[in-house]
Amino acid sequence: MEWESSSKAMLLGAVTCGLYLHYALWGELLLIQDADNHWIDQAHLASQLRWFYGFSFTSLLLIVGTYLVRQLKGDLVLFEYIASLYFGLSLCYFSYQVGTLSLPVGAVMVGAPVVGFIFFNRAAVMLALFLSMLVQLALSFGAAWQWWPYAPMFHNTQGAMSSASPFVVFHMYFYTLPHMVFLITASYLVLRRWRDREEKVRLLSITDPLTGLFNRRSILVHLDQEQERSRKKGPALSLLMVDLDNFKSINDDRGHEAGDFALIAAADALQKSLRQNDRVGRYGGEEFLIILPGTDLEGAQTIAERCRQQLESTDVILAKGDRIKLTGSFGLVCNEGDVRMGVDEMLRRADRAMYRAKDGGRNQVVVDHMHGAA
Ligand SMILES: Nc1nc2c(ncn2[C@@H]2O[C@H](COP(=O)(O)OP(=O)(O)OP(=O)(O)O)[C@@H](O)[C@H]2O)c(=O)[nH]1
Repeated sequence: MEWESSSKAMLLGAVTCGLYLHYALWGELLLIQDADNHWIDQAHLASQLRWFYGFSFTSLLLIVGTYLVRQLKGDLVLFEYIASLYFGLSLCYFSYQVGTLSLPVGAVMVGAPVVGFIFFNRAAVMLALFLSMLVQLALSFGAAWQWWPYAPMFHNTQGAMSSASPFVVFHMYFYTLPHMVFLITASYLVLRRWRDREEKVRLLSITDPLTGLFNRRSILVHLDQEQERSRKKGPALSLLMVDLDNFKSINDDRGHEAGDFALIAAADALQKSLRQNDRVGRYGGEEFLIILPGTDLEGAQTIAERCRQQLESTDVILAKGDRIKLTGSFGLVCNEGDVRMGVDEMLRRADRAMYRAKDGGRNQVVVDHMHGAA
């Protein structure tokens, strides 16, 4: 996440504050509504409420302090250390109150480090986790050896835990709820962002940035795949190599920007003339490669002619109404019937046919002579 350390620390401070307010509200309600509750130690709960409010208040101080120090010293990774340690250690207090081996403690011990490692400085999370675990172990074993009570918030803890009383079950889920909401929401948002980003990176890696067509690498990958499919008497496969005519003069006369504009227009024109399963990519500067899967020579000639005409009829209109006329030379090769070439051979022949189109006066489609046509 690209947030500043201070912003992350303030977010964690707000989460800790919200948690302790949630617990304080729970305590207040219990004290008001259920004066004779035999599961909870009412006097103990009343005495602990000030701690719940105290932790909420300290969390607010942490937020304000982080904000003020940021104004003076700028962003510091130290903020993340302080916020993570505060979060981990302050929750140890609550875990002691409700039982270190309870459901909410388990949820925090597993969920918080996972989300923490995604959002926060890893060393800060590691340190907070390590120290909190030590405290948790000490609290658990201390209670086991009866140095201090286990879950002092509850009366008759043994009975409550062993019979899973509705009171305890309800309250364990009540404590766990805010953690689950936060941890699951945070994981969901982060994972969704990762997936979006991954998709963007994937698209960038296969797309030519200027024209938005497949780039050279990805159009060649498609060609490999289609050639593999068409091998061994599979469906026919046609390949078109297109080179824009006299492109250098566009750059020389109107400038490189106009040239770029013309390339985009040419890419659009070619794409417009193709079918859904056809693929067009930018092979080089002003050179394009068109893959026509499942297309025999006759069909490919029709499509090539359509592309040529579409290109010819494309007017690139520049600022001030200046116009550029586009044409292209097309080399066509087809794998069909007994003719089954490898990718390199197809590319070589398409390129040669394209040069013959140039030599023949440009703005035309030439079929590789293996097919007996010129
Ligand atoms: N504006 C712009 N020009 C490019 C780009 N890539 C290649 N070019 C230009 O395309 C031109 C290609 O010129 P040549 O290979 O000499 O061919 P041509 O002028 O098209 O002539 P023929 O191919 O023989 O019809 C060069 O001037 C390159 O600089 C690009 O991304 N943007």
